[in-house]
Amino acid sequence: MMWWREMAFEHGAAARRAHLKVRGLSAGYGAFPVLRDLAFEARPGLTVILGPNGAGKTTLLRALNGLIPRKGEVLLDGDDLPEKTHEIVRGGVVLVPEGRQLFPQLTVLENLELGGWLVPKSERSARIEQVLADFPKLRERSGQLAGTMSGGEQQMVAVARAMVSSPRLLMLDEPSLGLAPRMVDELLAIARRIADSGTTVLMVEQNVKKALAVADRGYVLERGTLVASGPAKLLARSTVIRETYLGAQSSETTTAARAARDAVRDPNAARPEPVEAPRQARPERIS
Ligand SMILES: Nc1ncnc2c1ncn2[C@@H]1O[C@H](COP(=O)(O)OP(=O)(O)OP(=O)(O)O)[C@@H](O)[C@H]1O
Repeated sequence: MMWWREMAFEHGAAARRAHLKVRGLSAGYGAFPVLRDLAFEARPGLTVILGPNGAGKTTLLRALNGLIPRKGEVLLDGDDLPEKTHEIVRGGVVLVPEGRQLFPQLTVLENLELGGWLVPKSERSARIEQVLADFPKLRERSGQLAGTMSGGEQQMVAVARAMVSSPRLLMLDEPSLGLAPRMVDELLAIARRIADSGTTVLMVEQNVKKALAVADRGYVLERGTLVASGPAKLLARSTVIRETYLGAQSSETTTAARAARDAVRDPNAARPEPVEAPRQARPERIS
């Protein structure tokens, strides 16, 4: 049995099953707009945002985390998500950024302690103890300097650090980036276990096939716009995913034509403004 299969994550999980609803979200950098009028949800479980380089996936998570200004409605369990990062974190929304951003000269344990900065002191050591129980490999390595760990181990520390605050919504920005295939599988399995244990997970990934294999739902973001969405299993079989991201062939010529024909919808979704394929043709296929 692999160590991550033993993770429990059983700590008041039911209370954290959060539901994020986003409508009309726009964000960018100064005068440079990146995201335009996005509508999507992250329901309890694991939602993945897919898309090519530069589509705006990281920008989306940064906007939700208050790192850049945003316009539009962002509701977490029906309440407006605050705009300032520390208030967002206090509200139970935590981002594990691309590149992990650990403190390499601090030990694993010290890095985990930093994840508890908003946890009341009285609860902090219990939270860290729980996380070490959930990530037994990190308990073995708790005294090791984070900077001396492998990329995959560092990514685990980053995820574990986020879990110290017991988030309701965990946002992961490309957790598999730069990892060997076996580590990719482990990290994605960890994301799945966290979602199964009650923390809603919103994950950005470029590893389309593997991400859809562990996710419940997925969205495809291209050039700042959502072009398809649906249950992960259906999305994995959709033309837009198979041809644009998994290399299958088609006689259709544009991504827009495929997306319009093949946008995947969840018939059970309660979306007042469903995500749809774009109505206007876009100039070229994204390779
Ligand atoms: N700090 C910034 N200032 C200005 N423009 C930025 C900044 N960060 C990103 N961008 C631009 O925003 C667009 C979206 O970038 P973003 O990093 O969100 O894409 P992504 O989908 O996450 O891509 P990747 O998979 O390569 O990380 C790109 O055109 C990028 O050049």
